[in-house]
Amino acid sequence: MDHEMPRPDPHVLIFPFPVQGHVSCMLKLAELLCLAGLHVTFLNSDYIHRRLLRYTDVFSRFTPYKGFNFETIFDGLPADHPRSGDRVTDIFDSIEAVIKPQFREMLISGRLSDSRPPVTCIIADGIMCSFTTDVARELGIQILSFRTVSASCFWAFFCMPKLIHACELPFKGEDDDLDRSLSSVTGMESFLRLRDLPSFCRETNLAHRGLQLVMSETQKATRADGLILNTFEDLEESALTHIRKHIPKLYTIGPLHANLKARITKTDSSQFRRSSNSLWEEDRSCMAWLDDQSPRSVLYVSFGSMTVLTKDELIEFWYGIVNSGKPFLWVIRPNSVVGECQVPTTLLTGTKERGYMVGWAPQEEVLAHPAVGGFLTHSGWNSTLESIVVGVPMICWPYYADQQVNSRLVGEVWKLGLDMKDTCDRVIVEKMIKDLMEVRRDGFVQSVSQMAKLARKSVSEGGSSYDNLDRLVEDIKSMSHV
Ligand SMILES: O=c1ccn([C@@H]2O[C@H](COP(=O)(O)OP(=O)(O)O[C@H]3O[C@H](CO)[C@@H](O)[C@H](O)[C@H]3O)[C@@H](O)[C@H]2O)c(=O)[nH]1
Ligand SMILES: C[C@H]1CC[C@@H]2C(C(=O)O)=CO[C@@H](O)[C@@H]21
Repeated sequence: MDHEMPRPDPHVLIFPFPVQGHVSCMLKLAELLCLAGLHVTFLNSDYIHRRLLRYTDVFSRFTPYKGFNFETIFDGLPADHPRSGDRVTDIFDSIEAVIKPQFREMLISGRLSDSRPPVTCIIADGIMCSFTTDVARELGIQILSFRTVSASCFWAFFCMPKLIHACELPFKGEDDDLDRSLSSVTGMESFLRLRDLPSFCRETNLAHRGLQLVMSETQKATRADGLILNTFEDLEESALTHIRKHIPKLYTIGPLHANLKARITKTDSSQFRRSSNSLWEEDRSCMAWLDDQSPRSVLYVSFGSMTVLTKDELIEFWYGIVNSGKPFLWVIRPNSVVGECQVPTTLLTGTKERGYMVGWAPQEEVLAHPAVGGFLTHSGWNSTLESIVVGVPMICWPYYADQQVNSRLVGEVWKLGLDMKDTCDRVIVEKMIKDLMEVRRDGFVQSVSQMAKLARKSVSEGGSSYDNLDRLVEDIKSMSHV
């Protein structure tokens, strides 16, 4: 007689790449899955875990979810390593040498299921797709890849072999023209230039570590059982159509922060929760400063968690911002400027008169404040989505990785702001701020407000991201441990 074994309760293991921009959106996904009643284990590096403990309320926030658990893994880097964009290859190295073997051992030992159901699904960061998929296959666990970048960037990475085959890559160095148009990223032929490709594509050597890694991890997304993206259909319809031809099981569930907010409000409309996933201490004093500013008058400046500025770049930005005459709130992350610099008195005076500087801000709240009228950003994908949802136009100064693609979309495709890419000359900075917040303000506000509406619709009941999240939950529930 055939006895069907009862299916174990669904238990998802979520494993982000250990940096702020990846951890915070994957924590949002974790909470959404908890709200749907799934068991969730969130695997942090010890470094990230310590910082979350120190600077956030994440532990008390997750306490009500009985199926939720944190686990940690040693990241192999010294405690004082900056883990910033200029040192990202160290993170790749430690993942390969230290994290990878621990991850396999953790799953093989079965210790995650000591007091919980066995892991039935892994949701691994798409930039660590290959080894996580190997382990999942070895143990017969289903795996979904969650790539935290835009669909358009994912698609550009996915087309890298085609770009190479067509000799559009590698970059040929100084003699090459960064404005040369590219034709091998299907659907982006009309706007994509060499300078808009992810920063790794500016390497002249195809064997470059970062370039090879992002290219191969992106290709390997096809080996997972599905792909999750933090975007919404109306925003990136074209790229999504192309990706679906290669990866039909695609879940677009973003903007995740808005999706989570909508679900929490639906579950308990009385519940207003201020929450933070920050790895630095949020300086909330800037909120009171914003309260004293006029509507839509303030430029918010932040370059995210990985950008490092030279002192010359800092000074150019500073002049441009002060000379624009606009009030500004500027996040300068601790240790994010290389070298000592003498700040001219005129900048200090201009800042005292109109500016406010903090080491880390409650960014989602800042962007939603009525006084904020523009965002000078590095075009990290979370920041881009956060700005879109609250209808704040952007000036983009991409630093690295996916940011070059995002800024082109903001400037040229969605028309939500200006792409200042590859320069931060003070005269240009000043002009761009005036253009964004004065000269062309109405046009930008109109287009970003329309996009904000579509974003909010996507996470409302019956919207694409809302429905796709439900589909994701149902698919996870149907996965069984072989
Ligand atoms: O003062 C601040 C500054 C930032 N943030 C938050 O930090 C996150 C930053 O994320 P993101 O804008 O995506 O930038 P990065 O920190 O640079 O994120 C990395 O991860 C992203 C997701 O993959 C990529 O798009 C980026 O290129 C990559 O550098 C956002 O949620 C912000 O709200 C704050 O809360 N306070
Ligand atoms: C460490 C950076 C290299 C690539 C990663 C990434 C991605 O393509 O998934 C985006 O932003 C960065 O944080 C990651």
